[in-house]
Amino acid sequence: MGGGRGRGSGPCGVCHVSSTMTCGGCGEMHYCGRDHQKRHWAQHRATCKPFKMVTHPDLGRYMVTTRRLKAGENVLVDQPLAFGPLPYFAAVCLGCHRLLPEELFRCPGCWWPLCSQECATSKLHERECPILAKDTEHVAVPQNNEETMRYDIIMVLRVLMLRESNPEGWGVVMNMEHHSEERAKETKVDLEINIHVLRNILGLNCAEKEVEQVRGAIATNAMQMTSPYGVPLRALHPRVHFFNHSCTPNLQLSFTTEGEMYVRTAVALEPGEPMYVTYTGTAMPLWERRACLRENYFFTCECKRCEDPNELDTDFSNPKCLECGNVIMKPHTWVGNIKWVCPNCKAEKSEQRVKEEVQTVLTTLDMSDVSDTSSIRRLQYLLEQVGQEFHPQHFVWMKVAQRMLHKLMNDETERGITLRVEIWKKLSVLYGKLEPGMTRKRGMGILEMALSMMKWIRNEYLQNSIYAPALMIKLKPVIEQFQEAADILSLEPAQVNVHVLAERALIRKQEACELMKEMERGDLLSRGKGC
Ligand SMILES: C[S@@+](CC[C@H](N)C(=O)[O-])C[C@H]1O[C@@H](n2cnc3c(N)ncnc32)[C@H](O)[C@@H]1O
Repeated sequence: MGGGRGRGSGPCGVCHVSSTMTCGGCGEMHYCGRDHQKRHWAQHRATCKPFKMVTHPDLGRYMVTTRRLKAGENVLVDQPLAFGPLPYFAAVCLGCHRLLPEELFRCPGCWWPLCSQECATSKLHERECPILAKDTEHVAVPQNNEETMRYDIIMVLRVLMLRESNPEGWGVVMNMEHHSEERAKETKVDLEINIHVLRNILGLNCAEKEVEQVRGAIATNAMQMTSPYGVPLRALHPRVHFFNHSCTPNLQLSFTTEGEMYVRTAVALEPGEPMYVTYTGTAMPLWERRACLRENYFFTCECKRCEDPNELDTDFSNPKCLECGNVIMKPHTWVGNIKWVCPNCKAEKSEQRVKEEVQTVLTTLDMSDVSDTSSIRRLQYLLEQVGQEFHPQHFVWMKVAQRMLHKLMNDETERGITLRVEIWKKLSVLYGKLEPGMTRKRGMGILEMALSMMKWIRNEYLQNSIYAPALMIKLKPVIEQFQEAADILSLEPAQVNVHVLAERALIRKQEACELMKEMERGDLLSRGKGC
């Protein structure tokens, strides 16, 4: 709770006397003194958040901070109103959301595929089962375990059921941005199928407009989460949907497998700063982010990354000029398409052309999976080539580098370890630019970089190929990196898988410290220990 001197004065939350002291949690509520603050806490705690909603004619409603926030501060825990399968997906259990085998168990009540009888009576499926059971001829039920659009209906149904089970939550959904008007201009086949199934087959009492609005609200506001079995799901939350988008988010979201969403700051924020999440992820090139935001969310992003022709010093989506060799072309954007212009010779490249160039490399990448050793060599060649054809932090480079790391995962040869070190060093710098601050991506990048470096140092030490003091100079930053990774990853909620990586980072740090001591002692006898 705590208290502080806020900006200006306001009426005390208890006695309404004009006061300058504010609640340390939100920085908004005023108090005349500690006594009244303590007395008010039981009432205030439910609304005490370090941010508030503001509105803007172009941006709609969005959240800004109400006080200074440190990087890594928890600002919100949001419970889902509803969650369910993605609209187009392979057979997944409606009780526990696990992927189902070819031989499907059918719910005795509604005939939808489930994993077992246990899930037929699970909390999640139990309520929707009698409604789905009205489809007595199984018209809308998935027929086998292949991908199907039939899952589209489930999330819509679960949200419509809030009308009875959670009227307050239903009110929240009805108040969400849905872009129905814009969506109405596009193909309506899926919507029409939804309406037909819900009203005519399941006999649900809902207006066409209501279904349209619910679908629009899901498409505009649902976040992707993962089931306990690793299946991607979409979830609607009552408060987190008010955060607007930036391609360089300043918030980090973490989901539990039950859909509980934890929101924390990635970087320090000043009072009044807008708070952003990312709707697209940060690893898409400019043209893909633009298209995704335009087609699904109906806006053109003007964040600092999109507005910066260098994309925050990465040239992540920029091609090189064929005429001038090494000169990077810069985007000149207008509504619809992007064209790139060479700052030197003014040559131009269309969006279509840039996409084709990129696609050529990505196709080669897809084909490089033939046999392991040869594909590593081919990937290495491709990585070098891409490094010449594109900026070293271009997204194509990132894709090839990630594939290469995947291939090298179990490669313990000297060449494999050295390559991993080189790639992780570059990749973790890139991750730090795409998602700066205390972000999971950056934390994991730092951890991987430190792990590969540690392995390399230990190898060199065991082989006696490099003078120990030189290795000690290299080991010192690795120890710091393990600590930094642990500091970042320990911010993940305990229920989230990556949280355990924080402990692993600390164990590795301990091992690195021991190796350092061993080197200091010049203790040759203990060199056999593995890391
Ligand atoms: C999940 S909602 C966010 C809350 C929304 N602003 C509201 O008023 O309910 C997503 C919608 O917000 C708007 N939006 C989000 N981020 C934006 C941004 N960076 N610039 C412009 N509009 C944005 C778009 O209309 C988008 O479809």
